[in-house]
Amino acid sequence: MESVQKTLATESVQKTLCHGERAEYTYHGERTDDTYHGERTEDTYHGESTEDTYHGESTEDTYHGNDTRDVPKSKLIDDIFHKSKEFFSLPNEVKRKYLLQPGCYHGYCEYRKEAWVILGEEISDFQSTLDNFFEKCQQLAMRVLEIIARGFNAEDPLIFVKEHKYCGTTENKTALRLAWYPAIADGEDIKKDQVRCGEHSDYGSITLLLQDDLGGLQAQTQDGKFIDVHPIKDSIVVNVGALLQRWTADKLHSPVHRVVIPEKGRSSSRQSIPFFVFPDDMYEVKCMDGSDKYPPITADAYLHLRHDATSL
Ligand SMILES: O=C(O)CCC(=O)C(=O)O
Ligand SMILES: [Fe+2]
Repeated sequence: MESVQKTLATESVQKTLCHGERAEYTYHGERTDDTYHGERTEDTYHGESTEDTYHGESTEDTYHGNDTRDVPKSKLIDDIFHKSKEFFSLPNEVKRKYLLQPGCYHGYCEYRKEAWVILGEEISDFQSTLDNFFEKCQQLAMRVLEIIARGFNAEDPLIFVKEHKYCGTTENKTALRLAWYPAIADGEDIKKDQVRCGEHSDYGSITLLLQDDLGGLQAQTQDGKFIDVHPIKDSIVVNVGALLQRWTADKLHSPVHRVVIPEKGRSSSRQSIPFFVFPDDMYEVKCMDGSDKYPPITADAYLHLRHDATSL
């Protein structure tokens, strides 16, 4: 397996749609084992993720995030938010050292500027915190995927998990993004209903989304209305991605979502940390019910298709 330099990366975004900065990180560490053993460690999220979990239906007025108020918050989660904030608070010329190469979608991104990044060496233990966090997110994601399969009474509860075995290597597109939505300066001219991250659905199997307490995330219901996905303290939103929707032949729905100006106003910056989970690049996603509702497509081909569609 090719092992490559760990990278911190970003995407370029249009200010009219998304006024923000992003740093995207893919962990290409050494994989020690091919199978996920379902082990949980201290830093992992301990929420129950069965009945209360969001089931991809968005017909009601509330979004069924997992409320884990009784769960002690992980120090690692505090660290990652803190270090992300430190990184985005660096002077622009320092952050620009980490801009990304053309043709690659990982790196630090500033509005309409692109270049490449190695890592934010100005932030102490940034790399190791990112590595650690990536691994914990990966473990949690595999647990969630197993629970989803069990929810389907799938003959093999690892039906989804086992197609993510290259997660964290160059053969799988799973990525961690640190997102920073800068505060809007007093007097800055912002359109009414300004969207900060445009309407989209995520591409992969699932996304684990950590957000701060500012709000602003909205999901679209089946009747087309956008509803707030209120931040719930110490909780993680699990979002169904488009590939899992295909895989489950629409039994799970991948909701369109967006980020608007936070409920708590425009004068604070907002932070979120999505962990985008993908099946292995070469895995051909087919409808698990044996139907031909969607033609088979590899995860890699699907990602390219979606990227091409959005860059037209
Ligand atoms: O910032 C957020 O809360 C969500 C961002 C998002 O949906 C994405 O990056 O795909
Ligand atoms: Fe998203």
